[in-house]
Amino acid sequence: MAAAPTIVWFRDDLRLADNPALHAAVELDAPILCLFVLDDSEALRSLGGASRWWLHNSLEALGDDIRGLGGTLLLRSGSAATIVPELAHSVGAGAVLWNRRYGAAEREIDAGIKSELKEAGLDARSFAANLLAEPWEIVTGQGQPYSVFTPFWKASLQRHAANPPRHPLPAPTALTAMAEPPSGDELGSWNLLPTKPDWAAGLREQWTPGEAGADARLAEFLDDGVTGYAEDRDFPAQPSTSGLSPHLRFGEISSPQIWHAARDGRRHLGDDGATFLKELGWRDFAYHCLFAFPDLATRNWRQAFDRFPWPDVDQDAFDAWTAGRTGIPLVDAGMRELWATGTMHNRIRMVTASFLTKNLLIHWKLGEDWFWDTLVDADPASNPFNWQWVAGSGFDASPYFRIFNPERQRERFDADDAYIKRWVPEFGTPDYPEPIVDLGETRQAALAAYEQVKGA
Ligand SMILES: Cc1cc2nc3c(=O)[nH]c(=O)nc-3n(C[C@H](O)[C@H](O)[C@H](O)COP(=O)(O)OP(=O)(O)OC[C@H]3O[C@@H](n4cnc5c(N)ncnc54)[C@H](O)[C@@H]3O)c2cc1C
Repeated sequence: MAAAPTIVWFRDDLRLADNPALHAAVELDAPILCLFVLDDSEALRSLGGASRWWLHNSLEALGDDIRGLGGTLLLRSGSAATIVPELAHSVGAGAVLWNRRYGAAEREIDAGIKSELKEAGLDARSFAANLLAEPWEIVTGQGQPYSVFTPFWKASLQRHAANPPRHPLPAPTALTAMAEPPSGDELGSWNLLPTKPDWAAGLREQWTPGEAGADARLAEFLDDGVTGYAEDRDFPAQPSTSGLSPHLRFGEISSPQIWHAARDGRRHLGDDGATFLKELGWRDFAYHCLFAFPDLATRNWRQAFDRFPWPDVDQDAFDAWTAGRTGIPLVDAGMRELWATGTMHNRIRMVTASFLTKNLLIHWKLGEDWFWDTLVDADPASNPFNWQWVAGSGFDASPYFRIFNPERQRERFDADDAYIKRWVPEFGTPDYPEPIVDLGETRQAALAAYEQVKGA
């Protein structure tokens, strides 16, 4: 009799190398059924448009890679809480393995499935896969989560010195598929790609979703791009950052893989390497915060911010912001870059988020939702974490009174307007709009509104 198959349930880990669940499945030496569920459970946040585009392409790449090794990727849509146990039962699986995720709703679904499978006598296991350290592994002396990045990162580095992030696992060289795998959905039937209109041309030009694309980007960055990173990473006109964020978001590459590749003995990256790895630390910190405060995307972390007197939303101002027609050139360039490519430079994300929340006095949640829909790296931890950081309501937030002045930022980081001219071709002509607000007056209004939060 053939051994009972092992189901490997892929989620935010769309890769074959350094995939602990897949690696453990191969070690069980039974036929493997790879599974991805497009989970429509109401408890989960629906993916935004740019993420759906990415997911389609990433699943296509993963499916090809799995087939190349002799395996099958089964696609199903519906509620994972129902599909996974039913599938395990119908194929007579002996084991179901997956890599962890950290949102509260996701954890609840996974815990429910795990106990159901275990009760039925199956081997159900989850693995650490995507972060440098699990969110609960870095804690203060009192055993509490950190709320400030610097001590979090100091403690993380101490831990990594004694107990380095997991060494990456090799990709399997072959996969034994089930003789008669069950049938699943066609990827195209999920309609993840935009059609009318097809707004994804700029995304296709800029990105190669999938593990091979992620590996190529990392190699190129470490060979070439990382030199000067510590200095250059703030200048949006230069291609000086890694561009790895969407690959990390979908788990096409893991933070431990990047950590070890960057620290490989043959490379001497110095300050540039340390600064780059610290950015991965921010990602870990965002997950640490999400784990400690599961409502990160919906509630102010600092409760005093619940008293902030947000005025009624000025819809025209919000529309001008999303369309990149505010008359503030650095903001407009960023918002247009986002629309065209599904990404925006980190410094400009801070500038556009500050402008929305402080100059337009529009709630961070609306901006977070827009980014969620339009970013290819829209991340359940990093996106709300950073929005709350800029708005002043979040973990280790920048002090409220430090309001980014987009004109000052332009002088410092885009002095020759190269970035602005790239994205706003009519800048400097009569076609370019006048500013929709006065930066000085709105700054004062924001500081006045903040008086109601201060000291609470
Ligand atoms: C308002 C706002 C919203 C953001 N939303 C997201 C998001 O949805 N998804 C996302 O991945 N990042 C988000 N960021 C963080 C940051 O802007 C992006 O990670 C970065 O621009 C991605 O480009 P890169 O891969 O070239 O970064 P690099 O400079 O090459 O950094 C390497 C990696 O470190 C991580 N990283 C860097 N900065 C941060 C940060 N501040 N917080 C968390 N992780 C970080 C990313 O995974 C990134 O790929 C947001 C920042 C702001 C201010």
